[in-house]
Amino acid sequence: MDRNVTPDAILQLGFGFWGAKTLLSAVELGVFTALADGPKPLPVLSAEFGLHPRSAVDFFDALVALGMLTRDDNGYANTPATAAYLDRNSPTYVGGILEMANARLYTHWGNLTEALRTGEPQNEAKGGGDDLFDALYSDPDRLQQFLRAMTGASLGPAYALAEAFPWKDYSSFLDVGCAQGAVPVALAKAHPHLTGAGFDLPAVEPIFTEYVTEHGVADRVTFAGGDFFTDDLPNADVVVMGRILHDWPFETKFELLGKAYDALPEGGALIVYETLIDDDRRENAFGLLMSLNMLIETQGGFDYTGKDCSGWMTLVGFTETRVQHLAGPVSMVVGIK
Ligand SMILES: C[S@@+](CC[C@H](N)C(=O)[O-])C[C@H]1O[C@@H](n2cnc3c(N)ncnc32)[C@H](O)[C@@H]1O
Repeated sequence: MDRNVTPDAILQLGFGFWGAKTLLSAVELGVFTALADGPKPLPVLSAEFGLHPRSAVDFFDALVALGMLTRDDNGYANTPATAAYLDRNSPTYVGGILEMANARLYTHWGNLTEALRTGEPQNEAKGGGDDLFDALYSDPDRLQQFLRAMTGASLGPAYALAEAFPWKDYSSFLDVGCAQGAVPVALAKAHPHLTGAGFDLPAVEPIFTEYVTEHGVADRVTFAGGDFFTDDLPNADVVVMGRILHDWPFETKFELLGKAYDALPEGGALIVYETLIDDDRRENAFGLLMSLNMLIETQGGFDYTGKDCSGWMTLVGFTETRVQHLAGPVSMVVGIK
């Protein structure tokens, strides 16, 4: 046997859930928020979170070994990344998506094999025939958690999008399925000449308005409540659809692209951002796993490649399309009408 061929990578991947759950529990407990003002020793942290003496030292040391905390004579401390992104009071907090992963997805993914066999969602909608949003939005706490989760996942792409597109050539935008408003806020903050709106189901309005107001851009960013299946989209120079199309089957994706096209003037742009799968479908593992997440979460949703999306845009009538990386595993497809 070739000694250079080891099972290490296999075992590391197979036990990846140990590390993932350790991080998710740390976010749930608020470990990184508790360390925002500086290091704390083990007894202080253990008491603060009510941890059993059997668990505490292994838990915090595991977080050190996983690169999520540091440890020295003063105790445990955040790394620069966990300080910026996992302290709940940081404006760049991305933990909302991990809170949702912990509270919902971690359990739902336990039924992946069933989803692979049946093609049926394994979340709150399991067996009920509801779509994801009916299931989520029937409970106000879940709604709040989901919308905050979207902000966690969208902040990086939102700020990248504010830089990666020639916004100076346009004056208005519409973010379709805007959730809490991460993209509208990032665009309005970076480009004072822009006005825009977030379009989403009416139940989202109070959470959107609070977020936009908190960020000081409520004078230029409004909320348009509606249902993108029954209502036309308001007109704008640029329409953004971030992680919308992957929620739906092919026919619905196509219908939504058509609605975006209709909302634009000649020369207007549609920006679709998503964890786009690479065209060869062998590299962007996160994009492919996101598509499996759509299997768990939706009735018929799936992720797709930049080439797929460009092709659909062309069929709908867009004359020019391009694919561009935004942040992490997220890229955008731009179509010009
Ligand atoms: C996966 S989230 C994406 C949120 C955000 N664009 C992002 O990238 O983080 C999908 C969004 O679509 C909205 N949505 C779902 N069904 C809708 C409908 N029928 N009409 C309008 N918005 C809808 C949801 O409320 C949610 O905010």
